[in-house]
Amino acid sequence: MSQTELEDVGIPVIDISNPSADVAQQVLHAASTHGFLFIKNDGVTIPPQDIDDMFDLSQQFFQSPKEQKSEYAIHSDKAGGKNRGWVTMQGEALDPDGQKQGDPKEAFNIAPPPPNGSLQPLPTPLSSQTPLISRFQTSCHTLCTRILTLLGTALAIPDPTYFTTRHDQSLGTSGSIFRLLYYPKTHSPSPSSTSPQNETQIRAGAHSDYGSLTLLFRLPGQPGLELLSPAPSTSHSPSSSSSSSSSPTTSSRSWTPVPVNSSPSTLAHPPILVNIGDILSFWTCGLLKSTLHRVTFSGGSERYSIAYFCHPLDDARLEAVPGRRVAAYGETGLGREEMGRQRGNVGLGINGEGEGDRKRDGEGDGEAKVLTAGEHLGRRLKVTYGLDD
Ligand SMILES: O=C(O)CCC(=O)C(=O)O
Ligand SMILES: [Fe+2]
Repeated sequence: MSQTELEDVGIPVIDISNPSADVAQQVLHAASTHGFLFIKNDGVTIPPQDIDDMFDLSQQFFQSPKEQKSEYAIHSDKAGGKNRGWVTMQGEALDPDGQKQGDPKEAFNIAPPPPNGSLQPLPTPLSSQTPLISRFQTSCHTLCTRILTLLGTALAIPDPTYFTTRHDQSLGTSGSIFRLLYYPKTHSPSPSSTSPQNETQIRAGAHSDYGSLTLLFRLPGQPGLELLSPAPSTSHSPSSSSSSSSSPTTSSRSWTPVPVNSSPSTLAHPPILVNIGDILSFWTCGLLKSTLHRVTFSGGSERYSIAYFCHPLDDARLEAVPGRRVAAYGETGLGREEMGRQRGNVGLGINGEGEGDRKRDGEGDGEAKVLTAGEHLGRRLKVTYGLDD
């Protein structure tokens, strides 16, 4: 099937301005089927003007001289330490098993503003816009907190603050990260390209996100995001081997584009795309889906996106959340398989894949042990960036 023939998967756009029990169930349904949902932009929580301004700022930053950006290289002291700063082209591989080279993209990672503190050191022009950047991050976190509350309600977790206290940034440090992404126009998938014609050109390798929730902002006219549609019945599709997660082998799973604005005629502003990350999948024994996704060339012109990766506090334990919904799911065949993998510290909810996840998680043959969110993130970053111990 060619790119243009692919239908979109019908990810729902949910209006959460009235957070009723029904809305909570809608969010849970999308999170436990697609692992992706759109939230209608209410125009207030994350003002569309701020989104436009962030994209303008991001463009200015990525067009600035390479020497200026590289002074704030990822993990460097100047950039404020681990997982902060500028990622150069091919500096990160989201699918190390499936890609020969790193992703052809640049990124800049910014940690949350510390309570009563200032942002990490930033290069120009980012340094001149710290109020916008801080406000944007805080707004993203507010939206994540609302979605987490709805999920907690729908999952019937006895403590209604179970998720939100574990994401309360005033109580400790977390791996949450705000990320500007730039995919330059490098080469297009033309017949003259060195790659075989039928090989999909990848801008961000197939991966699931590491945290609890991701908010993603994209621009109209810049497609490329695709998700791997879930397996219908068994959790062991397409493969439980260590082969690349980027090549689905069964007709039941296919790469499907995720539109930027699924209803342009009725929605003035693109809705905000939300996807479930590994940690929420882990916490719910796989009931919530941390769906594999990737970015392909789709035309090859330059592309910008902005992501807010929401993570729990570093010391949050990744064990099944209390409540009848998750307990009931844990009793099903799929839930038991997922729990079995988790007890072996294997896959973190990457829709049924086994060995590959273990590699991505930076863990060989782990012992039964409850990981914390901080430990889990450390393992994933090690693999993604090819870091030493
Ligand atoms: O750029 C995009 O649209 C998605 C990027 C992504 O999935 C990620 O960075 O985790
Ligand atoms: Fe992602």
